[in-house]
This record gives sequence, C-alpha cells and structure tokens, in this order.
Amino acid sequence: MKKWMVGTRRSNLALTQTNWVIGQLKQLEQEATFELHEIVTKGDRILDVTLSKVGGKGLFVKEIEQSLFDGETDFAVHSLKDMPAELPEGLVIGAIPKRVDPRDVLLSKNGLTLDQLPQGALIGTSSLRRSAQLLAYRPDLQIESIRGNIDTRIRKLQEGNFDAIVLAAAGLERVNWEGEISQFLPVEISLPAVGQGALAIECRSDDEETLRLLAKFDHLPTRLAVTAERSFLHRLEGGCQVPIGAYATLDEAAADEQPVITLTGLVASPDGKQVFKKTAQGTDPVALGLEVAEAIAAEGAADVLAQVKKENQA
Ligand SMILES: NCc1[nH]cc(CCC(=O)O)c1CC(=O)O
Repeated sequence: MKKWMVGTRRSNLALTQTNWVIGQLKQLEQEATFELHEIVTKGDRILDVTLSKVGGKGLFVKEIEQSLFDGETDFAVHSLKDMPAELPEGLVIGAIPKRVDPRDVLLSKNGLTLDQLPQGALIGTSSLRRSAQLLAYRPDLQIESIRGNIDTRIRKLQEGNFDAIVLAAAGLERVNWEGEISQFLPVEISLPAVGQGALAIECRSDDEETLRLLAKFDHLPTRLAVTAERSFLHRLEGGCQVPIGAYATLDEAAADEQPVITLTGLVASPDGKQVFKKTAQGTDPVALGLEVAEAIAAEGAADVLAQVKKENQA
C-alpha cells in the first residue's frame, strides 16, 4: 500500500492542521500510510519584519511547492489564505476541506470588546486588511505591527505590550487557544481574508493517485465559496501586502439546483479612510469574483491598491 509523503510547515498551527488532515485521510483510506516532511519557509525565517514590507506573494509556500516539484513530497497542507491567487504551472489544489469559522477575533486585556476598548487603545496586528478595517470603525485606535506565531502574539498581549490583538478564529481553535477570545468580530466590521478558515491540500496536477485520494476529502460548498473569493483576489492582483478582504457564503440549494453564492469584497486604504465594498450574487464563482472586483476597482479601489503597492516598493 502506498505511503504518502506530506509536506508541512513546522509551526504548531501547521503541524496541527497537517496531522488533522492525515487523521481524516486515514479514515477515508484505511490502508494508506503517511509520513510528515517538515519544511522551513522564507516566511518562517523573517519573523521580525512586517510581512507587508517583505512583500512577495506566497512567502510560506514556495519551498513547500519546490518539494512537490522535486517529488520529495506528494501533497502539502496549507492555510488557504497563505496561498497566492495563482498556483505555479503543474500544481493544483487537490482538496479543500470544509471551512471552519472564517471570522477575525479580538483578544484583549480584561476581555474588553472592540466597543469597550479605551480611547486611543493600542492594537497589535501586522495585517493591513485588519488595521484598515479597525481604523474605519474606530479611527481613534493606534495600530502597531506584531509578528510571530500565535503563541508569541498571545504572550506579547499578556506581557502588556498591547491593549488588544486581532487573530483568525480558525487558527486559535485549531491550537486550542479559543478560550483567549474576547470577541468574534462580525464580518460587517472585519471582512476576513480570502480563504480564511479553510485549508488547501496542494499536489502535482499529473499525480492521479494523490488526486484520487484527495478528491474524497473535498468539500464542494467550501470550494465554490473560496473560488469566488480567490477570483476576486486574482483580478485585483492582491497578495498579503494589500488591504483586501472577501467573504462568500452559499445559500441552501435544492439537490437539483445550482447553489447561489453571495460574495462580499473589500478594498480599503491603510488608514481606513476609504473603504470600497460590494456584495453580489451569482452561480459561477469565477465570474462572480471578477464582477465584484471590477465593480469596486471602477469605484476607485484600483487607485488605492496602486498607491499601496507603490508604498510597499519604496
Ligand atoms: N497569517 C497567518 C495565518 N495563516 C493562517 C492562519 C490561521 C487562520 C486560517 O487558517 O485562516 C494565520 C493566523 C492568523 O491570521 O491569525
């Protein structure tokens, strides 16, 4: 019986996610065996610099993809939101498991909510998407960059460096830190990152055996939703260094109907003073993503993105 080599980053979150995926796949294919292959990525090595300054898409995936090309690994487990909008030729996402909670969450001193935080409170986040939306909602807040894995960030909050930090609910739940959450931020206040809360299992596009295994673990409603979000991202050519968010949901569809996808897309200026946001519905996820992207680009989002990209290069 085949043994699959599985690529993963070495962080606690990555290892937890990968081991969870392996556990699920074992239930689907009981004879199969799996071996973990830990890979240190560029993103893991530059922990002290704000990611938006480092630039470059897919900081956490490049070395992992190389290992797939080299045949050293057969598939790799990623957080979907760390994946660039476009995959290199020869690789595909073989499975997208069911998405968990996509929301951002606030972790604060004394459990205060966003509305309860004192005037001028200091928030730790290195995500332009999160800081722009927080400032749009509460212009008095101060934002400072924070880096490191989930444990490091929570420690920095506990040490008193910040009044609050913002993280993804999904990551916290996966590593059992959900008890630290002070507030789940409504998507109306903080629209999540494209693909947040979903995993992506990447493999070679010509690897029939692995594709067949992974197909059993694909969750179609999640795939449709994140395909719409990634189409939006792709049209705007956004990486993690621009303030872009998107969130799609599916209506309950009858068995003989195509599900209707509702997609909200957002682009904001880093200071939160300009927010471009649009919601539309459709049944074709790629077309829907393009439609929403083009609508907000035409309203002025394209200028904001061009400005942010220029500043990142400076
Ligand atoms: N940017 C890092 C990252 N990539 C994936 C997650 C976990 C959440 C997810 O899988 O969407 C996180 C941490 C965070 O943003 O809090």
